[in-house]
Amino acid sequence: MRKLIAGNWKMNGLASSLEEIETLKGLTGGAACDIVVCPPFTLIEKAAQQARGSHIAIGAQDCHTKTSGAFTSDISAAMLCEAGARFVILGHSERRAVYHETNMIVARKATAAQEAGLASIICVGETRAERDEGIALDVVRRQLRGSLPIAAASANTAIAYEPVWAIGTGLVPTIDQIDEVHRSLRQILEQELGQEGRLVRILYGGSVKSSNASSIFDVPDVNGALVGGASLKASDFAEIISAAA
Ligand SMILES: O=C[C@H](O)COP(=O)(O)O
Repeated sequence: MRKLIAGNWKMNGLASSLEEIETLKGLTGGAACDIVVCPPFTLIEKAAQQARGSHIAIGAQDCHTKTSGAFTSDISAAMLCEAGARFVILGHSERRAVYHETNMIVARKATAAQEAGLASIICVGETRAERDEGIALDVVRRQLRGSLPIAAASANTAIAYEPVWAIGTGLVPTIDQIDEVHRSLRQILEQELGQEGRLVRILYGGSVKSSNASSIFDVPDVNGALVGGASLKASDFAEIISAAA
């Protein structure tokens, strides 16, 4: 399966950061994997113009469940699409925790994204306390089941397993732990989507760096990565991409 490597810039980046996309284009031409950069909303249109005609796609970090309406400050999937986005990250733990996004809201956002023509990267992941309690698999399985859009398919949906305790901490689960969770998520995808569930890409996210990327990508059901901090600098991100390719 062709790997998907997505960079989540989170709330980082001004217009000057677009140089990183230019550099990334040069460093990753011909890479045998799909590459997505998700800058903040304010940079999507410019980033999409810059990436036009290249192998890099642009994504967003969230969208609303509705197409339009009185939702001050929110942005719809159709708006993102018009601005040039092709992907959207949904249900990131930083949003689930702070904005109380439930699985149902994530599923509705993913359905809205799908209707607008965007592919979703749906995040799931347990907290440290949930892992210590021995319920990590139950948590991520429940999140996945509840967060899938109507008519989920490999063309419009990818999943990112991001243990909350591994995000931005430098801590990474063991290879066996990643393997166990990804196999379990694959099972759920097959139960929910049948044959199509085998083709949905499952990314790993949480402190991915060039030094650990290869061993993570060697896990059979790891089909890519969702990278935060290490995606901000083109040279660091390109090393991760080259480990995947
Ligand atoms: O969306 C990306 C993840 O939250 C991972 O962030 P990180 O690579 O900085 O740990």
